Amino acid sequence: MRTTQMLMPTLREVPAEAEVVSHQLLLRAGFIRKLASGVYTYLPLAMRVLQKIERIVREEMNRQGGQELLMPIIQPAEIWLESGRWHVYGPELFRLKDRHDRDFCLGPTHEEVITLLVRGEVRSYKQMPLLLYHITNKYRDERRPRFGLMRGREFIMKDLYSFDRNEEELDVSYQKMHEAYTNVFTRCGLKFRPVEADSGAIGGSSTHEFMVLADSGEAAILYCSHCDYAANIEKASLPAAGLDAAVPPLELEQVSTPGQKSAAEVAQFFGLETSQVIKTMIYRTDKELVAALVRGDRDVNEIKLLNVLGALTVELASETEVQQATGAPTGYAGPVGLKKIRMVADHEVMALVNAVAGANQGDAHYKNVNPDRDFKPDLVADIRMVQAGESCANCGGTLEEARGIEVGQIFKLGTKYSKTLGATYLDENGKEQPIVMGCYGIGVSRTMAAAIEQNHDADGIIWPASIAPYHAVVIPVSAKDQGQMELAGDLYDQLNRLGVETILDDRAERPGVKFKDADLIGYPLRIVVGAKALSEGVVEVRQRRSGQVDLLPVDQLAEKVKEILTSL
Ligand SMILES: O=C(C[C@@H]1CCCCN1)Cn1cnc2cc(Cl)c(F)cc2c1=O
Ligand SMILES: [Mg+2]
Ligand SMILES: [Mg+2]
Repeated sequence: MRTTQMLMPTLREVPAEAEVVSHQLLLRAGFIRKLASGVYTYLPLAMRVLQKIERIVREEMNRQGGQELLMPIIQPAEIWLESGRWHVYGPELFRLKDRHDRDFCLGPTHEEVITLLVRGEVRSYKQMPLLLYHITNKYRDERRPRFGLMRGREFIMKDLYSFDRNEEELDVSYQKMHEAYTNVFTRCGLKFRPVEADSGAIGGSSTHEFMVLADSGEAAILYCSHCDYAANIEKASLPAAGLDAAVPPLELEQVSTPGQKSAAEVAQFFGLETSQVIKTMIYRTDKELVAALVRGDRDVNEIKLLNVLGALTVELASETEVQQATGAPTGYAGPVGLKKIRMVADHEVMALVNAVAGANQGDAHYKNVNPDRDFKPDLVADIRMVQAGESCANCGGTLEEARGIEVGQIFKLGTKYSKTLGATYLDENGKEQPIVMGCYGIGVSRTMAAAIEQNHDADGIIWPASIAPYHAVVIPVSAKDQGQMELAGDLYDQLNRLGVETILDDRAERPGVKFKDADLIGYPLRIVVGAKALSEGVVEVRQRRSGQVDLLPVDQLAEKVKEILTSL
């Protein structure tokens, strides 16, 4: 391809609305253009990258026995009513009506569609395991689409669904996908980690997220420096410390604490560690107001709280709701005498002796609060955030924190959908059994963005060779020099003939402009054909990532370039 013929509109300036690097560079390097909020056109350079990622995904799904199909984007409401999810999802589900006024949605995922397909076609245990997948646009009406392709309202996802006879065989399918995902992200040249994750509304048992490590990642993960333990911070948990039995419980006493609100202020006021304070946070769920108790040096893990309460949504209560529930302003809420709302205490709180807590009265706290004696929570559970620096439950190593971009997630669904939708099979004894399912997603368009987040510098993108739009760009220094242009054209033809995906920058631009564009777009190799190419028969080959420059004889160029590419 020649750049004079290709639609690849690069920009000099950084578009104001782009907050993260991948969004900025995808726009500036001419990969995407916005149609609407969270809705993008992929331009030719992006298509080449997406097709490479999809090819790697297909190869790895097929290697594990996956069979590709293509399910409809538009889905009738009836199947979402049957699965009970039509009313579970709110404005995030794109809904529309057909000309007969019948309800449809644009598919955010395909559990219902695929389960109903299998319900109709699988009747015998002999037909499983079955791994079915497709790669399509998904639609989720995010309240705040942002970060370009990282959180769009229309995005490309590979979703595979596994169908097995029982949990043991689901485990086999799950492991196959775990291996397939490891291969996919390795082959895409990404640094990633599978992490234990929260299964959220989808339910089912265990689930892993595949995180591309990048400081701009929205997810916080904790990983052990010594063993392979890694978890999304939403999920990470550690065994609770035992009760400090040595200390005798003292008399409960109310103390005036004017203006002392935060756990740190209150601890300091009493000359105690923050860990000796009971932090009482009031939350509103889709069902009720609830008090969550954690130690003063911890934070509430709202995902864990949501799961423990079986709620759909959870968020901090307003000032008035706190006043209404506790009789005191925020900062003075506490468990003692709190009768109006349910109370969930973290395990660590129950291990405290002679703690300090709000007195549910302005400017007042209790000291010598002893759980069980002075208050009885409705629930005791793990509802705290684990923190970096704590010791790994697996091996005692130290937990470290990193940011990640979730590019894939695999779930064991069990019989959640097959039971609801009646997808069963006849086992060896002719007995009807529910099919056991798993579902496995990869964000294909998000993976392209994540690759940029992890591979860029001040000059632009640095594509891993395996997913680069082209392997090399040939740049004649002077478009006016007939000899250089001809030689550049020959080298371009020769490289392409030998399987090096090469683009020729034949624009009548100054070399500096071409070099800047080459670095911005991020081709792994830049081959410059200048005066020396004619006078000394050498061309300059520069590697984008390392900046290494080699002067190579023209007649060895293609072989050398192939060698360099295999080393990238
Ligand atoms: O999609 C999944 C689970 C897996 C992920 C991997 C591939 C197969 N599905 C979870 N999820 C996320 N957001 C959603 C948004 C809407 Cl509006 C919805 F109606 C449904 C869902 C929904 O079910
Ligand atoms: Mg998640
Ligand atoms: Mg997820």
